[in-house]
Amino acid sequence: MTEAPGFAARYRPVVAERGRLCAGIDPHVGLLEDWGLPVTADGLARFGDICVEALGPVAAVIKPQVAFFEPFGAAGFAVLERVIAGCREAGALVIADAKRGDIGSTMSAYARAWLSDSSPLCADAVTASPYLGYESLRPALDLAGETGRSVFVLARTSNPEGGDVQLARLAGPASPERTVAQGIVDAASASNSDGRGGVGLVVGATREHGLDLTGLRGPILAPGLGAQGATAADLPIVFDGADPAWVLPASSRGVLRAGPDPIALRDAFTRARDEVESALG
Ligand SMILES: O=C(O)c1cc(=O)[nH]c(=O)n1[C@@H]1O[C@H](COP(=O)(O)O)[C@@H](O)[C@H]1O
Repeated sequence: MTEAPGFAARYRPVVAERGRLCAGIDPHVGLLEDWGLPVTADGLARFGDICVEALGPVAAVIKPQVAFFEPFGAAGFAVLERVIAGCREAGALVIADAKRGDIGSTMSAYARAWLSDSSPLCADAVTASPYLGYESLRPALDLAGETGRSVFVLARTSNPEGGDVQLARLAGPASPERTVAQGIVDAASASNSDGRGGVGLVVGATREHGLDLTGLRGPILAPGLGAQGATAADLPIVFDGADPAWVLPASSRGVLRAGPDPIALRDAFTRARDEVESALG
């Protein structure tokens, strides 16, 4: 059996062509209302269709936030399946923002749900929380590696509370000064030593993080642009020292507020993307 191309080989060309901005699809109740849509599964479906039409053909990477589909139950998941498939058919890579994390045996079921071709929810990547231990994510890391997909592991999140855990010092005499976040970065860098880029990180764009990202050789999802206050001009400062080719800023509400007109939505996305591209150089 020939090995599937690694995630890096799939990621690089589409990002080179479409630019470094991940479009978030976060159907907040307030956005459904602002778009004149009912807060029902039908409203959610219309929201999803507009996003797929406007963003699918232009964004390199699209990240539906699973949480906003879940309150609609089975009907919400049916919409999510359609959104994921529609974006992928339009040529975008899809990160399912599910932030999964559990003991390894359960993690393997999450991995099958989001990273296996046989699943109706199959995406190109999934977000994961490493706080049951980085190695608890192993089944997802392995399945992603085998199938040319990726797991984006939380390292230093964009929210103000994240530092309580992420800036704590690791136990053990070998690395008395390393933070928990740097430990995640180092584990991801070791996973990517095969050069396939199958492990990404999540590092918020909202503040300087003090992480050494130089050895990662994989994508860095950087949420926080727009609604959380980060700007394109902050990116070269926050990600000084990281390879800018791997930095993938993300914005959800900041772009989605331009809807529901698909043309206005697409324009808002391309404007934000162009700002990111010129800031990152
Ligand atoms: O994993 C994420 O995408 C994520 C990590 C993080 O540190 N901060 C963060 O905001 N996110 C997600 O990124 C999106 C941000 O949305 P906006 O603030 O509307 O741009 C939400 O779906 C968050 O769940």
